[in-house]
Amino acid sequence: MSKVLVSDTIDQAGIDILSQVASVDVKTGLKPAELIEIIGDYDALMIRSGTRVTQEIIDAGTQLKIIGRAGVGVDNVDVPAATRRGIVVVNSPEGNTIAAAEHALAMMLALSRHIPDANASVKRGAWDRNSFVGAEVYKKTLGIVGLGKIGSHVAAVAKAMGMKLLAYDPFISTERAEQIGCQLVELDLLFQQADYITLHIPKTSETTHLINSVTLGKMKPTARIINCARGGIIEETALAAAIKAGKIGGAALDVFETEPLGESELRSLGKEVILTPHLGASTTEAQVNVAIDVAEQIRDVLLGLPARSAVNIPGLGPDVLEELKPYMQLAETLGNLVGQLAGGRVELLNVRLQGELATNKSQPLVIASLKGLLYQALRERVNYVNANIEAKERGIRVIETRDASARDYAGSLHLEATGTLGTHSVTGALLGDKEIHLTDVDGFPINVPPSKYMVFTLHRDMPGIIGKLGSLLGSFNVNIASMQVGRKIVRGDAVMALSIDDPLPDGILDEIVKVPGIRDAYTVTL
Ligand SMILES: NC(=O)c1ccc[n+]([C@@H]2O[C@H](COP(=O)([O-])OP(=O)(O)OC[C@H]3O[C@@H](n4cnc5c(N)ncnc54)[C@H](O)[C@@H]3O)[C@@H](O)[C@H]2O)c1
Ligand SMILES: O=C(O)[C@H](O)COP(=O)(O)O
Repeated sequence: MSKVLVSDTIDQAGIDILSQVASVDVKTGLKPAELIEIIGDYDALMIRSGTRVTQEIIDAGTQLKIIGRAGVGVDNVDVPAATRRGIVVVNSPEGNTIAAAEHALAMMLALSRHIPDANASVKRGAWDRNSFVGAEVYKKTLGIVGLGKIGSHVAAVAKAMGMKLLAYDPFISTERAEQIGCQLVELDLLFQQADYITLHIPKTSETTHLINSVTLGKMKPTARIINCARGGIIEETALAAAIKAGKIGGAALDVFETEPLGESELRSLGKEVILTPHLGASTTEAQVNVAIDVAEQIRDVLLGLPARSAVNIPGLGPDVLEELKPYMQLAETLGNLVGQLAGGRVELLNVRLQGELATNKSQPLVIASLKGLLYQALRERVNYVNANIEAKERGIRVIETRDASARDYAGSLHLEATGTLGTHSVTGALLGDKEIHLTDVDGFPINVPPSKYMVFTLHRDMPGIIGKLGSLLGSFNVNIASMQVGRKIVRGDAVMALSIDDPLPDGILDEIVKVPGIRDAYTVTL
């Protein structure tokens, strides 16, 4: 039975799902060295933002197949290191969107009306109504940096509260921004005009310290900043200095450069600063959502199925996956087959997506083809995650072409592999009840479902050759399950595809090519 380690607090709903397929250990608060010591026993690791999954931990996780982040941000996971090791990293892109957006809005209102400090003063026994006069958000300008899932929900609610909305997001179109009621502007203009600035961007090399002494200097002296996105987007010492000097009005922060927040000047500031301990996703609803979302993906991957929200498998989103699922196995099978026919070291794989597969959405089929191609060399070590990297490291060039006009089948896939021993090609499609069929081998039309053990011959189409091959295999006790010949012209060249019940014993291929008329023979195991 598979083993899953849960190293941060997650909702029981997730544990219940994992328990259907694995034995689950919940061990929170582990030190890095403790995690390194035990991770080698586990097939999957489930985390939130509390566990830092470093390269060292990934290297120690020799059995790891998947790291599941019950939340959005995977900046606490060394994703490139996981990718190199073929470990799938999944997250829950939407499970806590509403929770995080509502936290940002709550922070904005709490900051405007001094709610935390007013609350604390009443609880201390005071009744001070003069120190906590606030500001309304109605008709004020909110600058939203990052108009993705959370930023968009913040915009919708803020608009309903009567705020004017400016947004900066270089990856969003003006039309999309306008649909959400935002005016898309340059960052400097947003900084200059906003009364409130809320950050909803990932932490990247470009966004690190986006809010610094220079950008803070561009803001209104009354501006208030809310960061419920990621620590490190704001340079905290510069922020504290700007608030102290009255250069900006205040800040509400849920995330910090170092978490848990240690010694910090921010702690000593008054009602103009609100700090929460990374609570953006901490609602009952969001925790159930993310736990279920990620646990289901871990369960699926442990059962050998693809994950719907893998961050390190390009193009494999849930909708795309659903559509392509039946073709993924076709692509893998064809990749595996053409790699074995080509033999030797493959240098070039040409993948032609045909018919209804000739769209950009089908890109994962190229990865699946590569996975199949590399299977003979890497076995279980190759997967959708590392197939591209492994191919690059082996100097395999991949050419991807599309031919929407190929209409023999609704969608078909043609692979051609060129290697040190020559070039071979195979085509396949899904027929009937989505059954995989080989429809062409080396340019010869056939129609056979692939089987585990197969023999292919290239021969002259002439009387008696099938009988001779049958007798030869019979004399070695090889049982033929099915046989089909593909030819372009009568008595020209032809291809024979035989399904056999067991692997072809060693040395028989040499005997097969001695049969007069047979030029080449190949055996494959799929
Ligand atoms: N505090 C919490 O507990 C909590 C909870 C959930 C999410 N988050 C964080 O909130 C952030 C936003 O999450 P989301 O789900 O909305 O992500 P998202 O991917 O839907 O949106 C992010 C947006 O940022 C934009 N963007 C990227 N780089 C940018 C740049 N340099 N300048 C401006 N815009 C840029 C993208 O185009 C995208 O539209 C993430 O950092 C996430 O980790 C925090
Ligand atoms: O990226 C996220 O999903 C949030 O930062 C939530 O983090 P958490 O799961 O540790 O609350």
